[in-house]
Amino acid sequence: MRERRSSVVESLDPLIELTSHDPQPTRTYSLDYIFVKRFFRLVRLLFRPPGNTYRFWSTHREAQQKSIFWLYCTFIFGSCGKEVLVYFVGLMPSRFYSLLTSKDLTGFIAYMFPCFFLVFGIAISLSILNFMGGLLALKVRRLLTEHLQDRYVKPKAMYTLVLNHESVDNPDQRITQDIDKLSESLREIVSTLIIAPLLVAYYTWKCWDVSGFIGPAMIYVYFILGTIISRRLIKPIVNSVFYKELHEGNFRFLHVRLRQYVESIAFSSGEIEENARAHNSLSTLLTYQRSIINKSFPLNCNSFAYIGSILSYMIVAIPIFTGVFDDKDPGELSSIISKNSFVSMYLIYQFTVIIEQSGKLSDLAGYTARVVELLEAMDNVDNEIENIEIDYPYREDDQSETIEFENVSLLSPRSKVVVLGFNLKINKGDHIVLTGPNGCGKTSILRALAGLWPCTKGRVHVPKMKHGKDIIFLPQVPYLVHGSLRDQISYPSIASTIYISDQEIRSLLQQVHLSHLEGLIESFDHAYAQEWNKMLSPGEQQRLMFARIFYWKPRFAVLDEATSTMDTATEDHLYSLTKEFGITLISVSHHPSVYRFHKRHVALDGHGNYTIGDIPDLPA
Ligand SMILES: Nc1ncnc2c1ncn2[C@@H]1O[C@H](COP(=O)(O)OP(=O)(O)OP(=O)(O)O)[C@@H](O)[C@H]1O
Repeated sequence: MRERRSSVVESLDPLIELTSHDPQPTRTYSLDYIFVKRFFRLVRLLFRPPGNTYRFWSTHREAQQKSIFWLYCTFIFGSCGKEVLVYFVGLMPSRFYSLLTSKDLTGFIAYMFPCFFLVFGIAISLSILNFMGGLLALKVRRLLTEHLQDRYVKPKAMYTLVLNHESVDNPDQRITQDIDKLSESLREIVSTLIIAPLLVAYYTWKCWDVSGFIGPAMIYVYFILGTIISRRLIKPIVNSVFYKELHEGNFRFLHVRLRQYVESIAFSSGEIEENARAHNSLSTLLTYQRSIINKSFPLNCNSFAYIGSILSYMIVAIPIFTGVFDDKDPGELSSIISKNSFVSMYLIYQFTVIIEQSGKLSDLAGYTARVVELLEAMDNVDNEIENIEIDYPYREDDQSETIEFENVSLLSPRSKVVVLGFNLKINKGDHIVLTGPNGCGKTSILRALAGLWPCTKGRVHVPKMKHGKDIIFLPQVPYLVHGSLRDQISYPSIASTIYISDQEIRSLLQQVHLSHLEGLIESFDHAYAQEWNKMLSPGEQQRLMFARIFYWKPRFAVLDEATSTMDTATEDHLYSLTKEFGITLISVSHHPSVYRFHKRHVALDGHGNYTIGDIPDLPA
């Protein structure tokens, strides 16, 4: 047996551990050690994502696609180049003072050319850097989104995360929105925070040269004060950014649901109630947004930049008043003042820029918390799934033709007993119907059959599930993909990977009594999104799902009230046809009229008990 990866599932009842529901999060987020740890996790993902076998500095094309290393280096290199140009532009006034005070016309004209060159150079380098920053943000978004999406949309993980990890709100929002915002704040902050220390070191040295120790010392005290103040100001903003994004997700989800259930709401005239709910949700969201604006106010009204300009003249004043430049004439002196004040001003400017990043840093910290929290939840889910597979194996057997529940006990995620010591063997042709009152656990048994819910005791054996060929599940609410009619039939395979002829589609439509559908759509390959739900009534949608079964002809068809909205004639027709194709039925139904299509009847009582009986053959 493999070694356990954690002690999470140590208890006798792993299901309770697995699905414990956190209350509404009351955590606080800040610019602390956890932020640093989470941020470096993202950095590692960006420079060396899992699956990249190359060194992160490798120049191999595939390695370059999977890492931001080279793009990042080019960006930083470009930023350094721009700073060199800035330095020479900064010295221009000093040289002009000197040329003008000495009335050197030839020198003045000759100096104009490099000046124009420098200014154009800066303009071009700024637009190149802007462009590169855009590419960097794009790549950060692509790498992070692909990584999270691959970990989220995968068997069992998505189901467990969405249904059992309520503490992680809106995973969709985190993947589609928060990563994008994170990439943008990273782009804004990255060059500043990487280059600023280098510039600080260089201009400290230059400033020391001008004013001695006292100049840089004054600037450093100024910076330390600024950092302490801004850190205190940012701390509460990180939290607000996190919760604003949480409520952003809730608000968007509420609107998605309004669209999804538009007809039910309209039938029950629930618009006023729904509008009140939407207002509440918006108001909570805006409260957090307002709180960010409020808390950012002192950050924005800092006077560091202005104090900095006074400080630069104070530093230049030191050598002047101490007589260091007493031997210089006024022309030379104004040139020296200009040059030296640029050096100290630029050092102060760099510090100011670092302090000004505080606002952006609080955004970055908020988005980092949202994205990495999802990653951490996915780690937990993977860990739980792995531990459950060790303790309660769910067997998919390539050779097996049989489904078997062996002494299975099931608890719901809220620890309600669903079934105890359940034994059932389903051979080919053993058509089974599960019955019982609402909430007694019929669908839960199918969940265990699909491996979605682990059993707390016993084992489930199923034939290998290959692309819908062995078992197909049809839930009560049909799942229609955003795609063409061909896609609907071929699901879960992508239509382009298999061949279904037009003739075959027509014949399937005829079998499920949907031939008229061909007249409603442009072609079998024309993609529709939400329109499927409008074009087909619920009963027609259920019929279309049977076309999927008749195309794949699996060994077992698991029908969970999959005919609940059909007329009886169509229901009879589809059940008969399914049996004619040699498909074994495992049904859940409240319609006694369909019992006759089955051989055995499993009745659950809702208290964990069950009985199995034969269904006499009745004339069709
Ligand atoms: N995701 C979940 N979290 C917590 N409890 C759940 C979850 N899904 C189902 N349950 C609970 O498990 C129990 C069995 O539910 P199940 O869906 O299997 O009932 P059912 O017999 O199929 O009901 P119906 O006839 O109404 O479809 C119910 O009490 C339900 O509340």
